[in-house]
Amino acid sequence: MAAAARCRFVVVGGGIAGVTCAEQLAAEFTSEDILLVTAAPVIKAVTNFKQISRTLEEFDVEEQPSTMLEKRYPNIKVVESAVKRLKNEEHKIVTDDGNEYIYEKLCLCAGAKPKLIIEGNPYVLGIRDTDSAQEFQKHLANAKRLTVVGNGGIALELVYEIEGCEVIWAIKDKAIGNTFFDAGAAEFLIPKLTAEKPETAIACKRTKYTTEGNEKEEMGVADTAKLGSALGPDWHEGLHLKGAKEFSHKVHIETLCEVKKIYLQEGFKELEQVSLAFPKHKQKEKSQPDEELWPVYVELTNGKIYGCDFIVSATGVVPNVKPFLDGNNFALGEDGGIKVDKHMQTSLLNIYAAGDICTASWEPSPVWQQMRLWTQARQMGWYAAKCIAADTLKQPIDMDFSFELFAHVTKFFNYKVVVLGKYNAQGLGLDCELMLRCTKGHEYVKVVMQNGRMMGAVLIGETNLEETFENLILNQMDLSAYGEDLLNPDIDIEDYFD
Ligand SMILES: Cc1cc2nc3c(=O)[nH]c(=O)nc-3n(C[C@H](O)[C@H](O)[C@H](O)COP(=O)(O)OP(=O)(O)OC[C@H]3O[C@@H](n4cnc5c(N)ncnc54)[C@H](O)[C@@H]3O)c2cc1C
Ligand SMILES: NC(=O)C1=CN([C@@H]2O[C@H](COP(=O)(O)OP(=O)(O)OC[C@H]3O[C@@H](n4cnc5c(N)ncnc54)[C@H](OP(=O)(O)O)[C@@H]3O)[C@@H](O)[C@H]2O)C=CC1
Repeated sequence: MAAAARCRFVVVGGGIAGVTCAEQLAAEFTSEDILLVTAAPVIKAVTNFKQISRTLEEFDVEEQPSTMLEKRYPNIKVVESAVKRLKNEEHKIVTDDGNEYIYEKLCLCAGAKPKLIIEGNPYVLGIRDTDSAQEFQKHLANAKRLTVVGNGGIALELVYEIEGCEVIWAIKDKAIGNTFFDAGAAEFLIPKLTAEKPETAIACKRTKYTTEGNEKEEMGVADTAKLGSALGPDWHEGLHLKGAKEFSHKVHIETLCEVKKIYLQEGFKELEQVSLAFPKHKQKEKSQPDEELWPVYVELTNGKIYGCDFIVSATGVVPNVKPFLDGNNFALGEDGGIKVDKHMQTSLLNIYAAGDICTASWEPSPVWQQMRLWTQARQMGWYAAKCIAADTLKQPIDMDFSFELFAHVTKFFNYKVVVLGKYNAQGLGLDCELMLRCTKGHEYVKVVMQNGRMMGAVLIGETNLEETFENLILNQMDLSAYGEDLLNPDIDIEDYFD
């Protein structure tokens, strides 16, 4: 084995968190080499970054060969190999190709992977990176029916985008989109699921795939050993999400249930049970038995069984900590992430973490919470580099402003969606009050108030309220005197508070 190479700053992971961290370190320490060690052949770069308000930001995510990053920052060196072991006592990482690297400061940004309802079943797919998205697309192309399990971001995007395939959507909750919405917002969105999509979709950002030829020939269980970076905004724009049939949307939602059991065709035949046909929504008739034979069957906790071609488990993520744990006593969060303090430091000296892999364990601002999103991956990667620099140069550092207020802008069902602060009254107790304004098919505005102060908001549609509400949440002004005028559409709220 060759002698271990030494590098003062080592970052693990070529996703948004790792690349942002490496770029910032390269800018802070122009005469040092920054080593970026990543399992995937491509890295994620943030482009067209736009600060759209004090805390809301938008950017594109571009998948690029690592040479492009090295060209932009000549002091970044990318090693394409997975870290298989961390030897914390020796300040050393060992990669799959047998090489060892000694660091002074290490930042772990290895992301997360899908938390599947069942591991190792070839009919249960998760979506995380370009490979798994392409595998999903290949399965979909020949599918007449699929089951989507989960009620978060991926499920919301899929059920809206998929055409030409029946979708059975199984959710634990009463209403759709529980990670972002309450029942009112869900009600507002539902008509979009049954409506025909417009011929030309509203222009939106795309994830660009700069590299070619990384398609897998074989379909089957995703190769988690070659975990790529998480997909970026509008990841599905580059995919053809069409099944084997010629119709637009066909989504049936099964609420308040989970998956009890999954059977392959042979196992199901032995069971001598009846599976159900795709329900006909407009007729309130009893579910009919299904004549067709399917490759896989899903039994739900409400007793219903549906056959389908395959299942998408869009049931959240689990931080990718495994390669770093052996022999290292990291403090871990309840969600399995590596705990970091307010300076992004883990419980082990000189090791930092950022992005989906970490669990924020500082006392957060009353209107911020961690969610595994690309905005937070970028902010954490950037801030981790600043903290590493401050520690190295023995300088003080304050918590970055981006952690003052949770702010996320995205798109669901082709509506612009902005969520701010404690948008679902998370952790606020029972003494909070909700105010709503809704115009069907146009906009949905909800604010969460506590003791006369605005604590959070959900804005669906082109409301133009995000900046004003962001300021009201940040400055915690007492708004009791304004009462319901706060959402009165005849009052120009922006002028009010200028
Ligand atoms: C389908 C999908 C859609 C999404 N849409 C949105 C959205 O619209 N908006 C939003 O805000 N967020 C979205 N997210 C979430 C967002 O993409 C992630 O939160 C974010 O990209 C995480 O970045 P990261 O750098 O922490 O991790 P990742 O992007 O997962 O990067 C991890 C990196 O570490 C590397 N790695 C892993 N293990 C090792 C190892 N042992 N050694 C070396 N390298 C390793 C991987 O190859 C990868 O390069 C979406 C996620 C998915 C899956
Ligand atoms: N536009 C955006 O901002 C998007 C963001 N993303 C991000 O990508 C990541 C992955 O997305 P996704 O997989 O949708 O994760 P999410 O965390 O968004 O949602 C997971 C969903 O699955 C549910 N769930 C968890 N376990 C089970 C189970 N065993 N059976 C049934 N349901 C279950 C959760 O319910 P409960 O909450 O009750 O546990 C939740 O509704 C997330 O970090 C997400 O935020 C993804 C797509 C779009």
